[in-house]
Amino acid sequence: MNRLSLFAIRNLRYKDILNVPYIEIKAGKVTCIMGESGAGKSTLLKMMNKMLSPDTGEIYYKDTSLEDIDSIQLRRKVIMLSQTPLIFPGTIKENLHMGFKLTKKDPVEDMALEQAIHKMQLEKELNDDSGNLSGGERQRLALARVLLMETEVYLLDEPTSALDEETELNVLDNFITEAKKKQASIIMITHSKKAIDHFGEEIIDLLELQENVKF
Ligand SMILES: Nc1ncnc2c1ncn2[C@@H]1O[C@H](COP(=O)(O)OP(=O)(O)OP(=O)(O)O)[C@@H](O)[C@H]1O
Repeated sequence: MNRLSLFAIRNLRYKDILNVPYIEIKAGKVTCIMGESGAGKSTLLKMMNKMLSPDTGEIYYKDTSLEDIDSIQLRRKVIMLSQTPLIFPGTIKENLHMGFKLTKKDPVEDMALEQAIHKMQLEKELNDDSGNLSGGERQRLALARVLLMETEVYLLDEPTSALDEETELNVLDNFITEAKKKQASIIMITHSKKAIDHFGEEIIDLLELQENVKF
């Protein structure tokens, strides 16, 4: 495996959902995973931070099999933002602090929190209640929460699906710029052709990849 390899997946099978002969994902890149609804994209992403385990086959993170990496340790380095991110009852600030609480880190100062929500184009105050946010605002709050975390990889499952196209592209642009400053890699599921065209440095079409394999 070469030095730039982040994830390597070999002969992975899971139920009748995934049969993936080989995938290599490079470090430091924005990798977009595409494929029609039900192709198994979310299932694959969940395997990359051990929310799910394959029936057979192997997944390596930087040369080490996931079987040999503790789940909690892995999830500090490989953060997942799910398709329907959890927003906790309370203020925007409390929600942003939740990321630090869960990883047992000290929270950053308010100015950094404000910058994060501003970069994600969430025009709210830190003390605003998060209970009334729209679907798109919830996505942006969740993106700001993970953006504040120190990590090596962001796994993003349709992170901007509820946003209009212009906002989607601006938010992703800002997110990717910040992630690159931290030298973090991004693996993102998206149905947006525009997002893939603009930001995809590597593209995995899950349906095409599994076209000629038997389940
Ligand atoms: N734990 C599970 N057990 C059985 N079937 C499952 C499980 N999780 C997902 N599935 C099924 O596996 C298929 C792939 O689901 P998955 O969520 O990975 O697809 P996806 O490509 O992310 O789809 P979408 O673009 O609609 O989000 C679907 O048919 C789904 O119903």
